[in-house]
Amino acid sequence: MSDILNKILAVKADEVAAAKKYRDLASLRREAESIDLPTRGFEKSLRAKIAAGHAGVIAEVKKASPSKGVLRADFQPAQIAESYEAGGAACLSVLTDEQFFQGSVEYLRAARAACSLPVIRKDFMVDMYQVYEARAMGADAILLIVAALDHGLMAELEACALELGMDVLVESHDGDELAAALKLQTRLVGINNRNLRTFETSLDTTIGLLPRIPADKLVVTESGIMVPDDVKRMRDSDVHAFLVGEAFMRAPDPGSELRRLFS
Ligand SMILES: O=C(O)c1ccccc1NCC(=O)[C@H](O)[C@H](O)COP(=O)(O)O
Repeated sequence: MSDILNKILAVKADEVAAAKKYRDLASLRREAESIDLPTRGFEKSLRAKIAAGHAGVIAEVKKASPSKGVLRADFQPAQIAESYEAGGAACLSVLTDEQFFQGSVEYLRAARAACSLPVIRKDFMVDMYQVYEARAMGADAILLIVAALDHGLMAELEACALELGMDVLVESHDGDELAAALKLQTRLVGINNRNLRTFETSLDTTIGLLPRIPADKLVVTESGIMVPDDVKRMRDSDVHAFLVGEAFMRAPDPGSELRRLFS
């Protein structure tokens, strides 16, 4: 496991322990199960775009990252969400981690309220508590990172998310992680092109793992999609779902950049 992931996971364990002291799981669970914000169908929205001949773009709302620092100083999540919807995004990804990505639960709430797109809570899930938090804040999907979880816990978190009506995107970086990801029920399989040790991105990561992924799974290529040629290379390899952050966050109008990159 990479140093940065270790650091993030240690902070997450502390955050969850602190949150549990403030509010117990039973009360959070009741809120998550009764929230008046029905899930919007994250996988369904991606598949609908792709079936219509478009790319299925998960457009990320990300102020900063460990690898690049601040990406967007004037950060207005609601405006960004509106812009992404107008630009043709299938879904949103909103970073809720505060310490490493300068994200916030409030950013997720604001972005989701400003559009009709399904939203994934982008964070580092290590405990069931965070899955209930995700639904209670209105998330339509969660991310599970194979490098961060043993199989038993990952399957439990997935079962909890599915029971709450959310979809699950499972993320892997290499062949061993992919083998573990494919044991889950979810059909949304993310391949992260970013090496979490060196922060280098290589689209070869996605291309290299493709032959191992069964046809019923929907492959989402994540990170390092920056120029139209990157999109073309993926689409030529029959990859039609994308998770993109930096390229959009650095553009004056993120939705226009989405349209430009994927036209
Ligand atoms: O983005 C980072 O620096 C990073 C560092 C450590 C763990 C995860 C990280 N990124 C999370 C992501 O998955 C990306 O935000 C997402 O794939 C979009 O990537 P990009 O288009 O390259 O911004």
